[in-house]
Amino acid sequence: MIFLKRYEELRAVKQELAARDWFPGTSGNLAIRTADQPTEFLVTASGKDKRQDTPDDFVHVDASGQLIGEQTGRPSAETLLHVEVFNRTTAGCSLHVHTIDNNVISELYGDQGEIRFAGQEIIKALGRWEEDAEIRVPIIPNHADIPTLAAAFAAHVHAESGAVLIRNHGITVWAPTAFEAKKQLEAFEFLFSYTLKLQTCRQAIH
Ligand SMILES: CSC[C@@H](O)[C@@H](O)C(=O)COP(=O)(O)O
Ligand SMILES: [Zn+2]
Repeated sequence: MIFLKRYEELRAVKQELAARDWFPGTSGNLAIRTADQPTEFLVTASGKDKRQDTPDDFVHVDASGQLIGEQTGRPSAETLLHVEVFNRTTAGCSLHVHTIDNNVISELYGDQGEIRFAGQEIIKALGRWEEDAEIRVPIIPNHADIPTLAAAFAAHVHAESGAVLIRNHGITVWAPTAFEAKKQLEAFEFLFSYTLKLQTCRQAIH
């Protein structure tokens, strides 16, 4: 059954991201599409320690992020961002994590409104195989009002894969499958970490 397959896929991604320590302070939320027309998806329950594996880790919601049927959990506070991904694209999975690296990058480049990467082998993990491929990640302000944040985020959600940095908050990455979304998230975090280390090393030399 597709629902159970997707449930297990999202659970496995959650465990892998937890092993990377990418859920500090209960931050982060994950979502996976379980049905089309109408859209339904599983999303992490709000406020939980995502490093723990429990029967209440996910809730099942509709295209507007409302609980389907009789469930007791509370959907992630940032469910509306995943709603934008699933309603605007054919993506199957959407992942949001707060890491030190993605927060520092978002602050360093926040005034520019974006960060660009080129000349890195790992860009191929983002599906770009040309030698001169350039990857652009938009950086949006961290609006406290979630509908406002979701609207700013939605302006950058067009393709079946993508990523948006929220300044001093975190990153949301989406892709057709859970495998692809995790791969792309790892590639972005690699690029962020590389950029910060390179800048630190250059400053130490000069
Ligand atoms: C504790 S981090 C702040 C949260 O508001 C949020 O940014 C987050 O990523 C987790 O919220 P959640 O409601 O658990 O999905
Ligand atoms: Zn968050």
